[in-house]
Amino acid sequence: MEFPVISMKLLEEESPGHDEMARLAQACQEWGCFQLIDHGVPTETMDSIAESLKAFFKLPLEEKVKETGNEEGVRKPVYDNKGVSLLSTHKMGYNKNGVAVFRLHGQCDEPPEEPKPEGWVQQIILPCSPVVGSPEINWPTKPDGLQENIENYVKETQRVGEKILRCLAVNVGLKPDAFVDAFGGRDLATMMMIMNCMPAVPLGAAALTAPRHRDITGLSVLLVVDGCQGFQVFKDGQWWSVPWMNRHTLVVNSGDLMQVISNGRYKSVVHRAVNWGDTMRISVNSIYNPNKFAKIGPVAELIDEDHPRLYGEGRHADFLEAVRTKPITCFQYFSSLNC
Ligand SMILES: O=C(O)CCC(=O)C(=O)O
Ligand SMILES: [Fe+2]
Repeated sequence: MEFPVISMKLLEEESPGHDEMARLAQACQEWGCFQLIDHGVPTETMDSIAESLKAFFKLPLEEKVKETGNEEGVRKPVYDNKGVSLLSTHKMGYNKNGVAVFRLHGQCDEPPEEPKPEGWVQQIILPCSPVVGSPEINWPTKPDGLQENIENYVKETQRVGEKILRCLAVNVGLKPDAFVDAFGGRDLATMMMIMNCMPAVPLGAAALTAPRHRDITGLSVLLVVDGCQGFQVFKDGQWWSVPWMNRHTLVVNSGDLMQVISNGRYKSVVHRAVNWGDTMRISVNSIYNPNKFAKIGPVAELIDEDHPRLYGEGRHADFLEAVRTKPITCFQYFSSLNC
C-alpha cells in the first residue's frame, strides 16, 4: 500500500484525462492524509522560513525565552500519565527548563504507544491570519527576517489550505466554498502557525516527540524542514511513515473540526512525529482553522437519511474553552451539543 501523493497542479487543471479529484477523495477516505506536490509555494519561500527557524531554534535558550516573552511558561510535565499532552495556549512553548509546553492536542488513548512518549519539543505558536502584520502578535525579533519569512509562507499555505478545502467540498457534492464558509469565511479564517523543534537523538535511538494525537483543528499543511522524516499516521493497526520525496513536499492531514463539519465524511487522522536523526528536526504546521466566533457544526447538506447528524453546533471559542478545562475530546464535545 502506498502513501498517497496528490498533485495540486492536476487538481487545478480539472481537465479530463486525469482523476486527481478521485485520487484525493480516496486518499482522504483511506488515509486522512497525503503528500502534496506541485503546490506552487515558491521554493525560496519555503527555504527562507526553514533557514529562519533553524537560526531561531539554535539561539541559546535564554534568548529564545526572551524573544518569545514566555518566561512564565507552564510548569507542568509535557505529558500526563497517559501520554496525552497537556494544554498550552501560549504562543511559545518553553518553560524555564527548556521543556516545551505542548499545545492542546486531541486526546487519544489508542493505539498503545511504544516507545513511550519522551523527549521534548520546543515550539513557536502564532495565530497568524487574518492578523498578518497585526501589532497584537508579539513577533520574535531574531533572527532578522523571521517575521517576514513566516508571513510570506503563511499567505502561501493559506492559499493551499483553501484550495484543498474547496476540492474536499466538491468531492462530497458541495459547492466549492462550503467548508471555507463553515469555518467562518475566508477573510476570517485563522492560520495557526505551529513551529516545532525536536532534539537530535543518538544513533539508533528514537525520540517520540509528538505523541499520538489527532489535531483538534481544521486542516494541517505540514512542512518538515530538510525533509527529515518522522511523520507517521496510524492506519489498519499499524504506524506508517511518510516516505521521503524531497524537501519541498508538503503533508496535509485532516483534523477533528473537518470531521465535525463534514458530518464524519472526512476522518481526523491519528498521527505522531518521531525523530531518529542526529540533527534537530524542525517542522512547520500551517493550520487552517476557524475564527473563534465561527459556529462549527455539520454542513446541512451532509445530513440526510443515510447520514444522520453526528454532531451539534457550537462556537469555536466555546469548544476551545471546553477542551481546555475538561478531559473531553472534540467529538464528545460536539456530540453532546443540542442539534
Ligand atoms: O512535526 C510533525 O511532523 C508533526 C507535528 C504535528 O503533528 C502537529 O504539529 O500537530
Ligand atoms: Fe498533529
